[in-house]
Amino acid sequence: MDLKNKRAAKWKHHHFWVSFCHACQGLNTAWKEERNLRFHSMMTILVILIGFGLKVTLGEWLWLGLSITLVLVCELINTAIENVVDLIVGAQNNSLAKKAKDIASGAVLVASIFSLIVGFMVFVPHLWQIFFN
Ligand SMILES: Nc1ncnc2c1ncn2[C@@H]1O[C@H](COP(=O)(O)OP(=O)(O)OP(=O)(O)O)[C@@H](O)[C@H]1O
Repeated sequence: MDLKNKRAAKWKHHHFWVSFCHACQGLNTAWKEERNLRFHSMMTILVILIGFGLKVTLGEWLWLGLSITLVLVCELINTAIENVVDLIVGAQNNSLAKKAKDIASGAVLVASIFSLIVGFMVFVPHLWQIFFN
């Protein structure tokens, strides 16, 4: 949509709080519809509880926070891409639709592997201290 049409669109607005509410609505919809997002959110809570339990340092919290945020953001973008692809092709089998969805899922996988590595590097030394020192 060009800039002129965008401004003319009835649903377009320029208030920060309205945009904020729409973003929250988006999170709510993704939470209700995406099982993977709920799974990653549960993992986030688990990681935070373990972090408190092991008394990780501020620097370690930053790495954990970065990896958690990266996974959740990738999951949200993946969901948005899936919805746009479905909007365009519907139930039709399409090789480009498959490519787009699989690449978006690949982004989630890369972020998840990064977060697993970070979790391993942060938690293992703490667990080692507890069990072997
Ligand atoms: N319109 C389509 N045409 C061809 N292949 C598709 C189409 N829609 C989905 N697929 C493929 O079918 C498989 C499952 O797609 P689906 O949309 O269920 O996503 P998913 O990978 O299970 O992710 P999620 O669990 O996040 O929904 C994927 O390999 C995807 O690329």
